[in-house]
Amino acid sequence: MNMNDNTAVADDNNNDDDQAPATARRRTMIGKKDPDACLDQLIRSLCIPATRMVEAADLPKLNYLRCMIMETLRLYPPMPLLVPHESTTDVDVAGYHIARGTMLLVNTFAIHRDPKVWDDPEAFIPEREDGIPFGMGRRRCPGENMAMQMVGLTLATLIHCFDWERVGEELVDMSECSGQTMPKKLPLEAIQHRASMAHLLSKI
Ligand code: HEM
Repeated sequence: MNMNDNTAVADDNNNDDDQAPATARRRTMIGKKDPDACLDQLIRSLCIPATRMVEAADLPKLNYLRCMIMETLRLYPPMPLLVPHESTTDVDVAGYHIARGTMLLVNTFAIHRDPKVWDDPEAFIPEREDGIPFGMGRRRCPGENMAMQMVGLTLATLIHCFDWERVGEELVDMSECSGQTMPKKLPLEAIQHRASMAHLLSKI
């Protein structure tokens, strides 16, 4: 699969994006649908002052950040088949007979891109409903809250402290390679330090 859509971010609050090619490159697209609007909204939503780092207490207020993470997890679920489950009894589901003791894999990757479930499923639209990247029911991931805190804090901090820029003109390659957690085939590059945050970063 090659989505050929793009990830991430950043802005320096200048409004000269339409002019310099270098600035245009900074505005790396998110997804195929209205990427600039997604970016602008994310950056605007992170109204943390440059005098301090992002803190865990900020996260409940950063709703759009959460939407961005959940939409990323919909398109790229780290556990695309969840973990194997086993039926404890004979059961009929959607016309299929499942015998007791059958190993069951839930293909969330396919569910998350099913056009019968999602409008324009390949498009990155943070405003849409969440997928099921943490599973469902009794065996749902117990680390979900911790994971959302860690990912949220890390992503918000990266956006807050650094300017992001693509290395070249090519779009970010979102192909995955084999592995249980669907790792990216090519690493994502690269960071340019935002000078205004240097005094805070040097204290860490
Ligand atoms: C973005 C991060 C994470 C994702 C996407 C994720 C996703 C999942 C998924 C899909 C499952 C299987 C659910 C099912 O089969 O129904 C699972 C299980 C589990 N996860 Fe996570 N997880 C994440 C982070 C974490 C963290 C941070 C912890 C612990 C601190 C954790 C602990 C567990 C455990 C213990 C299970 C097994 C639960 C069981 O079998 O009853 N996960 N996770």
